[in-house]
Amino acid sequence: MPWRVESVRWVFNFLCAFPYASTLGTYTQKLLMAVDLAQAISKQQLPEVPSRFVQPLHRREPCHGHSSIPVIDLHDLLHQGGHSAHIAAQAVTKACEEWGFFQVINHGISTSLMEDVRRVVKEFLNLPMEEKMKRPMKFEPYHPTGYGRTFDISEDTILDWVDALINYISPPALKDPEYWPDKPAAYRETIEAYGAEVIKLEKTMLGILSKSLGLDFSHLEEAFGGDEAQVVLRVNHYPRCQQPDLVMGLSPHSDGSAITVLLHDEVEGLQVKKDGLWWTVKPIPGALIVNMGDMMQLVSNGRFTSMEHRAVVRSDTERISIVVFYAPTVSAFLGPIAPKGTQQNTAIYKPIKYGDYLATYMNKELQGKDRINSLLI
Ligand SMILES: O=C(O)CCC(=O)C(=O)O
Ligand SMILES: [Fe+2]
Repeated sequence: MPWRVESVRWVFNFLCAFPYASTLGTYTQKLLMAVDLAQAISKQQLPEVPSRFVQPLHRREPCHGHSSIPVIDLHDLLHQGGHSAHIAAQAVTKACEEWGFFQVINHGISTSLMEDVRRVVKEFLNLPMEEKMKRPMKFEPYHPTGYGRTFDISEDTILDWVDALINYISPPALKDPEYWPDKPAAYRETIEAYGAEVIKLEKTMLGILSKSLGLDFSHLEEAFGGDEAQVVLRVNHYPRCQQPDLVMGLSPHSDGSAITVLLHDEVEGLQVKKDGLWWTVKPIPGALIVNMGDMMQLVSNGRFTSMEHRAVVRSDTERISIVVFYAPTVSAFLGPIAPKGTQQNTAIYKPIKYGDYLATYMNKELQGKDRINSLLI
């Protein structure tokens, strides 16, 4: 362990043992977390990454090359209607069945808004650590929020080489504005404007997929809680790493959400697992990456797939992904849904309350598709 981390730990332990030092102790705890973050470690340029980040060999599966996840042009679907919109909707459905991952172009979100989002996020990440740590990650059972680390479950957890900023966009009751950065000044306004656009896109996707399942356009949106659905922004910051092959940016997982939209910075690093092999997604400039979460696999009884994915890191550059998860409200009780006028008698998943699913999801290390698989009958 580097001496700086060790000495801050020592000061922290000392202060916590001192009965009247709680204010200072809290500050020191933040400092302790700050020196442990990937960005702080990256800046130290240590000859070797700390052992808590080193993945065992069996978790370093190689990558086989570039993937060809579908690229779907949404122009006609959003602006045209009629037959050409139908063709695009069919392409979305097919992509969700075969991959659960695709890129969309002409998605209706302006390039300038996307650039603004990347800019405010980068400006936040470039602030001094003390500034960012004014909103240290708050660990609520379902709702981690703020800046720091997630999935740091126990002393033995192998940590991912990523720092996260999490902000709830919706519903208002979960927004926790004090955990939204106030620097840069444009952060809140920009993320709110972007969040509203992404929600529109995610609802459109849900509508298309509802229809494909033989349901009304608004069925899934309502099943997930309507206006109470949880929409969460997660910024993933993968700083440069001097030994990228030893670590993982984000361990293999499928998202616990219903649907996820990822804004990339054109740097490669996202990989998807198809037929047991890992493939790198080539980010298309201007495109957004859409993927199905476990809840879509559940309600569609396995027809749509929440594909396993991971993020790797690099030595030549940092990488930033800005993700918006659309997830059910915690009280939603979800299971395979039968098409209108029929009966589902071959459900392969058990139903579950989303809050219970989320609590398990957030309190276990990321491990492939173990969570959704645990619901298999
Ligand atoms: O950074 C990426 O490319 C992947 C992010 C991701 O999978 C997530 O935040 O769930
Ligand atoms: Fe993910």
